[in-house]
Amino acid sequence: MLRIKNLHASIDDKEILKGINLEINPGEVHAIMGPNGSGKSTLSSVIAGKEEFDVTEGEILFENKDLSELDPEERAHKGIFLSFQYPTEIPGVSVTNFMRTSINAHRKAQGLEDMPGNEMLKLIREKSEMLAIDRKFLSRSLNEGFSGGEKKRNEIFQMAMLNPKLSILDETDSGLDIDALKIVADGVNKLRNENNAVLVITHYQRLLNYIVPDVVHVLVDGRIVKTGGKELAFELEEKGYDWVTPEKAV
Ligand SMILES: Nc1ncnc2c1ncn2[C@@H]1O[C@H](COP(=O)(O)OP(=O)(O)OP(=O)(O)O)[C@@H](O)[C@H]1O
Repeated sequence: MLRIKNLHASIDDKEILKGINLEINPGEVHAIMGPNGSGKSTLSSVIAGKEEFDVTEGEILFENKDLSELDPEERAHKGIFLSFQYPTEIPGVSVTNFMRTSINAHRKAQGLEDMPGNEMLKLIREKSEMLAIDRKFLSRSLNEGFSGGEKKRNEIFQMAMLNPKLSILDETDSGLDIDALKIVADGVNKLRNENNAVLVITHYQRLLNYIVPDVVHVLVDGRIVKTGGKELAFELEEKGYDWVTPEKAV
């Protein structure tokens, strides 16, 4: 589904990603862990197509198509979902209305008419029940005064409604308590299936107690220095990152 080959990316002429290779297949959950500043969020931004980063070498293929010419919106329409570490507040726009607009924008990009109101309501009801989201929450203004846990609930609700092929969840530095981590994890576990894939970016091994990844990658200084199974996350929790850092592991 996603194939990244020798990806190099820079911001203001500073190279952040220094040759990333990564392959994610349908049905898989991958986790990326790594110390502060290693490039985790940069990688998710570059996959999503954020324009502040320059891809200087390599390529990103999604379903065998090169993404380089596509802007973030076009990538979203192709089925790439990126959660936001710091989501924007939109006063006056409810969670439901925001979802309605997003879904219809995706449909329009595919040449489809707006989703009929009754179908939309049915979808909202189905997904909110699945994720135990109450009606009051759906009528609140998007992200306005949301707690960390509510932001996560909203993020997972968006993922459920949009049904992306690839979800990139950036949980770096989000200061989540255990309940918020569980919201993310329960949602991901309910939504994962053999046709979609998830890339979770995190510092915390404990998130991976709830979302069990198939593959764990360690990113250090813009490179994937180690890849393994879920046990690698436990090893990192126990030993830190020095032992996988080439110049420190002596
Ligand atoms: N907009 C930007 N302008 C300048 N430098 C940036 C920008 N975004 C990221 N960087 C730099 O890129 C490097 C990697 O940052 P990135 O946020 O990708 O790391 P991270 O692994 O996600 O870190 P953390 O775990 O602390 O969130 C850092 O040195 C950071 O300062």
